[in-house]
Amino acid sequence: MAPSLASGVSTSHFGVVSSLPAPGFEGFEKRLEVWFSPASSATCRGDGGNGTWSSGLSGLRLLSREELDALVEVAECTIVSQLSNDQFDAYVLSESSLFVYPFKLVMKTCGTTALLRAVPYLLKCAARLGLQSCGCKYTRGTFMFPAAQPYPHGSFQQEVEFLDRHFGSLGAGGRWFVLGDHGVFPRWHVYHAESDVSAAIESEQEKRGFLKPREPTFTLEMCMTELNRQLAKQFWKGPHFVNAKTVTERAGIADLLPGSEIDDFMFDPCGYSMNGVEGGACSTVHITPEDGFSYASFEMMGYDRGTDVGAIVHRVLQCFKPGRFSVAITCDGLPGVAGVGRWGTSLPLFEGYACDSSNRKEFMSGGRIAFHTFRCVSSEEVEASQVSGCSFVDPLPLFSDLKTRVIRGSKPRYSHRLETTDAEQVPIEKAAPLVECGSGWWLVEDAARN
Ligand SMILES: C[S@@+](CC[C@H](N)C(=O)[O-])C[C@H]1O[C@@H](n2cnc3c(N)ncnc32)[C@H](O)[C@@H]1O
Repeated sequence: MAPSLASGVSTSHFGVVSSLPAPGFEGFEKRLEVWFSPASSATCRGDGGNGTWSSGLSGLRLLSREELDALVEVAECTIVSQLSNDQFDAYVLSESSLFVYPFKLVMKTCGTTALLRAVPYLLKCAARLGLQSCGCKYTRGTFMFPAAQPYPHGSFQQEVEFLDRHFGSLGAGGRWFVLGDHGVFPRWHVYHAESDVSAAIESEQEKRGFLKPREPTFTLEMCMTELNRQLAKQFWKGPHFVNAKTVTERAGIADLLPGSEIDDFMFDPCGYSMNGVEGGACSTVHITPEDGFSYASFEMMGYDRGTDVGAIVHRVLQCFKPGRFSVAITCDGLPGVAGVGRWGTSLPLFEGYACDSSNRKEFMSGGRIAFHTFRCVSSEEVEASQVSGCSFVDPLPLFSDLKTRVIRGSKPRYSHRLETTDAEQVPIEKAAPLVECGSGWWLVEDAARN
């Protein structure tokens, strides 16, 4: 049964069901990822739906262009460009992007689009191909202009109810949660549903050669606001505009993942989108440069465990120098806690930024998501913080290893106890160290000792 919506969700975004004209462009994307399996199979694929056991044009890639046009039209956007390789198809949309793998579809739309309205049509088209959905993940940040969102995006509650109607019967049912402390911006809204993955059936399928051994899929999503004005100007079609490729190169976007092939698009009079394709991995950048509601997003999905995530986040920050940004890191189809490679280490120092909040959550299926928000701080704040010993490195591992338990709490009122967010009191003499970071106090406890 789906959990109650009575707690844990920012009530300020509930109850808004009307669509009002937005005072600016809503950059924050809604992102839907749906996994499919042949209708006869009960399980999701372990490789995140990339479908390597049947590469080339198969599964969802057999959807016709007419079907894809109709799909994005229901969501109220259009396809403006396409780039394909032997593993998947990447489409730039008038509002963000669409990625089609044999057994996975990722659609990301912004503005006042109605992304979730495309779900029934997507499931119908997949059924025509003999595919059924076996999992779904929906994520988005806090909208800047929530009152302008159409149904079913009027509130997170509405979105959860809509998703539950289509995916709530999968496995243990849909799970939802909101990451990010109250008061931080943005918060991260997550809905996740997946069919029961039976290890026995999967291993049988592996033995028969239907499935490759499970490989987790890593996804990094960055959302940035309050972009540096000078840098944002590059994404206007001014008198010196040549073409989108030149913008991609001059802005440093071409260097983010140098091995990828890029499909870039400049909007009129401003705005920029690109998709990057590299084997089975993809990346995407979307930019709203207008002052007052400037926004940029960066996503990479399907890169391997050796990827230096911190270095890439650093490069993205150099392109936009945002006043605030968030990082969400998701590991799907993760067997146990091992094998996250560099996706499981703490983020490195981002000079000039303080970490405001860090949260993580496990999915029922064994995957997990970590979410961090950062804020540009003045040099005085940097200095003051360094004097008091607080580092601007998030000192916490994104994902603790087996022996470590990370506990978040409020500033200890007593010298010997940390009050945790679960109203539990942890005796701090039991474990060390206790660190202050961003707005919270953290206890890193060696679970092996307890
Ligand atoms: C490129 S799209 C990118 C969406 C992405 N989620 C973001 O906000 O960065 C949005 C930008 O393109 C501009 N734009 C111009 N024409 C547009 C159109 N037909 N549809 C959507 N955006 C358009 C918007 O004003 C905005 O600056």
